[in-house]
Amino acid sequence: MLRWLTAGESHGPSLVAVLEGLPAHVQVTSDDIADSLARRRLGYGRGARMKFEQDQVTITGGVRHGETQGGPVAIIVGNTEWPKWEKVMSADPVDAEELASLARNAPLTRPRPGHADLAGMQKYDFPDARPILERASARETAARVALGRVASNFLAQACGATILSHVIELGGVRAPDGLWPGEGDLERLDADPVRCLDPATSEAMVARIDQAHKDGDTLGGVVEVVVHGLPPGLGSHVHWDRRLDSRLAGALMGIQAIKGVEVGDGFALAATPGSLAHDEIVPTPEGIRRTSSRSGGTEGGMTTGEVLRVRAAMKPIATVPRALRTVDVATGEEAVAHHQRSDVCAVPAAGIVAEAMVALVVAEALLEKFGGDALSETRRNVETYLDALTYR
Ligand SMILES: Cc1cc2nc3c(=O)[nH]c(=O)nc-3n(C[C@H](O)[C@H](O)[C@H](O)COP(=O)(O)O)c2cc1C
Ligand SMILES: C=C(O[C@@H]1CC(C(=O)O)=C[C@@H](OP(=O)(O)O)[C@H]1O)C(=O)O
Repeated sequence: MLRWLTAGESHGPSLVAVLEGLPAHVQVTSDDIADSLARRRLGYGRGARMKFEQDQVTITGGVRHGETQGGPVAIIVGNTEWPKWEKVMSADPVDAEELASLARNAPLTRPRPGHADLAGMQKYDFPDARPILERASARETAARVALGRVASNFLAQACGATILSHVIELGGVRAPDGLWPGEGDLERLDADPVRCLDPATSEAMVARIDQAHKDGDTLGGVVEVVVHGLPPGLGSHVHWDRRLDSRLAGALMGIQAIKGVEVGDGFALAATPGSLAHDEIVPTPEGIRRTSSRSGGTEGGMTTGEVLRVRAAMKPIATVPRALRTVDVATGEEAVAHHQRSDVCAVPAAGIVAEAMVALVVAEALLEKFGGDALSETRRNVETYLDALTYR
């Protein structure tokens, strides 16, 4: 069983992430994790914080000399914002007078529509949105990306799988259908300001972000995660909670601001006749293959061995500069929502977070099927299974 957990607030000292259940001998370094965190910072349209904050990675458990040891992997990602928030976010009590003198600590009583502020204040009984937004913030996704990198190293080393995301829609600008990245497209995508494969669409997306910025508005979009090199048979048809597609959907919906998930061609398949909606099975000199990839590489909740493709739709950022109407909960009067700074659009970053969630879910499914306390054991089990596969 693979388990993972994150803790920490947006302006706290650090985020903490733990991954338990990986075999020993998976190669991973702080530089690998820092590299993935740097990819999460890319993307046109993000706010001021992305420019000045550094992600400081420390592996504090489970890895020795660049290899997992079989115990929980623990990672700390420092928040460089912390010194400014040391008092406001202190774990230990702070003198009340000193706190009251800090402008940063003024209660946030004008909850933002679309963020977790109001529902969280009601549920957890706080008169201030600060304790809610600190944990709801997508700053937490840095911790998931750190864990996702460990999981994707495991996948690459256990079965040669590679994971890549790209942006297929942003602010209503859509890339041409049927384009998805190959294993060699990582650098090209990371170099694109919005991680879009089609240069003309990328330009139009950037222009759309510039327009939204001028208008004091924010944007959402759709990302697609593609996994190459998975064996058939991860997940299972036998029970709803063992279906890989269901588990991927839950993990992707667990990312802040994700409001829809598609597997393969998803919603478009609902409008397509059956004769054109499925991936026909044909014999080839290389074995049994599909003529298309509409299903997204799963059938019956199991991987088919073809490219796995899942999509996540992100709503526009809730902290809209041209602030939305709300109620000041301190007075009960009409007001406009609080706004200091925010991203105009974080869709490319959401793609990197989606890669991490997919890596964790697929790594969990791979371990369920193949087990292994040492990486070599997992690898051996994968190879034996593939060699013995009846219908190849
Ligand atoms: C990478 C990323 C960056 C985000 N940046 C912001 C932001 O700057 N401002 C904001 O209001 N929401 C931002 N969000 C979205 C909020 O975190 C999210 O809307 C909020 O936690 C409420 O959750 P919900 O939208 O799932 O209901 C971001 C989300 C992601 C994935
Ligand atoms: C810090 C990150 O994203 C943050 C996510 C976020 C939100 O409300 O989700 C709001 C913004 O934070 P702040 O209000 O401090 O500017 C983003 O910068 C990050 O991704 O590392």
